[in-house]
Amino acid sequence: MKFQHSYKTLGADFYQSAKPVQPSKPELLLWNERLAEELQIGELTAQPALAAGYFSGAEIPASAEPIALAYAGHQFGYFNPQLGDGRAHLLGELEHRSGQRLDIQLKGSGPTLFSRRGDGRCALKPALREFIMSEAMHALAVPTTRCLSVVATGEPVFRDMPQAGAVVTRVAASHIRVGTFEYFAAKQDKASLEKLLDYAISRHYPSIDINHCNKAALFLQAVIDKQIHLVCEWLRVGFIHGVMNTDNCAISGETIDYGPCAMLGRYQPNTVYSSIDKQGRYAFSNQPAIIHWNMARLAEALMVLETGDDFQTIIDQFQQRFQQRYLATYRKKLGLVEHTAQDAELITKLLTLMQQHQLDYTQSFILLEQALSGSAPSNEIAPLNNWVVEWKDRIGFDPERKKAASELMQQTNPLIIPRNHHVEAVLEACEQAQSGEPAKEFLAAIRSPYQPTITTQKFQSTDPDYDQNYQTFCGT
Ligand SMILES: Nc1ncnc2c1ncn2[C@@H]1O[C@H](COP(=O)(O)OP(=O)(O)OP(=O)(O)O)[C@@H](O)[C@H]1O
Ligand SMILES: [Mg+2]
Repeated sequence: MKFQHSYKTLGADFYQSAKPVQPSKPELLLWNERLAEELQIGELTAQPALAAGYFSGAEIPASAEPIALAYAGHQFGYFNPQLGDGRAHLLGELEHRSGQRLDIQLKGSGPTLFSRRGDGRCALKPALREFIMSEAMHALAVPTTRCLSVVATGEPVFRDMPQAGAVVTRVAASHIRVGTFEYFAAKQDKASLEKLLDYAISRHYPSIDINHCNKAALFLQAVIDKQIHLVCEWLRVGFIHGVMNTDNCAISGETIDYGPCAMLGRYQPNTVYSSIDKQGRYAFSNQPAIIHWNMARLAEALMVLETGDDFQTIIDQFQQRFQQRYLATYRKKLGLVEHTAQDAELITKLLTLMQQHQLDYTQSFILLEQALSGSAPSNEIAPLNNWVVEWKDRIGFDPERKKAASELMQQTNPLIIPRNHHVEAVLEACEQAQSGEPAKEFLAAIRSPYQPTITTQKFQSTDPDYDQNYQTFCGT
């Protein structure tokens, strides 16, 4: 295992050296064997005790140089100039077998100089949730950070009640956040901001020339396009991030921070599950508006470096670019291969009906595909019957066209998502058993979202209570 440390070359203003605390009894609960292979550390699969040591802070691998990264961020709209990794340690970067350099970070590994009032720890359930949800998102083909492992520390974490503690190891394209740019911009530290920009460009957007006089504006546009893609992917699968603060918005365009996330059940666009999101700022359907807002904060930070009208123009064009991607996403969900001027109306009509009749989001698209291929039990989507006639008409009656539409829908609409009640049941079972074993069947099912497996059906069921009393927490 050979760690590289490119982020450290940016200089001491970017991080604090920090030692993880050494847990007394590290025990490997979940290990991502496939990811370990990809990271070229597959040999650790046969050495769980060694892996538990390395990925809990009990033992620092020889080439690791743990650091906590500095960043700021807007939290629920309010700027905090000093956040940073308060409970995470970046061990360094490992090379994926594709050649990409990936960050390997322990989370829940003890306090750092950025901890403020926090204890630096993570409870077992949120650590397992991060593993399960990010694995599900990866299988769904949504850009995301991933998890290599969850290690129980054997030590309690004190929340409302004492809970089992754990360290989750996150693998990310990088940990540069919108809040990292805001951190240096707030200090008017132009030199660091430019270093960060050049680094982020070369790591994530290498097609941009770092000698270009408008590189910051080009970078902003590239980040916006990635974020638009990301949010449309969330909408495609019914993901609610829950805490889209600018410090939880990765420049790479990956989903990051699975604290209070949840999945949409019945189609209710203003769905919010996070216990602290009283105003619904991060509701399902508000995610596009919030990413726009977050991108405006990135633009402001970059304006410390470059002046000109470009930034405003780019921010103003967000809506138009978003709309194009949004339509493309729903066209795919509906198997519409070609564009027509009436698509937006057809999509809106469907979503309105789904909302009026409180239909399950994931299930509805599966049933629509079945209606197209002739196998749907018609009463389940009865409220959509009139709409279905219009939609089928739009697809056309030529069998080849219908087949192409069906295939596109099957590739776009998951058969299985990590539904909230199933995730909670799995987390509870793992906590009771102090083991990762109860998560394995569920993981196998969610790792195949587009192809049915023997376990798919078991986890397709909707919550009997329609998630009415469901709440999520920031997971600290
Ligand atoms: N238990 C804790 N101890 C110390 N700091 C914490 C703790 N929980 C959260 N923080 C810090 O509070 C800020 C916001 O927390 P948030 O819940 O968004 O992040 P996180 O889940 O810890 O980490 P990440 O965004 O890296 O996934 C971050 O600076 C984070 O490091
Ligand atoms: Mg966070």
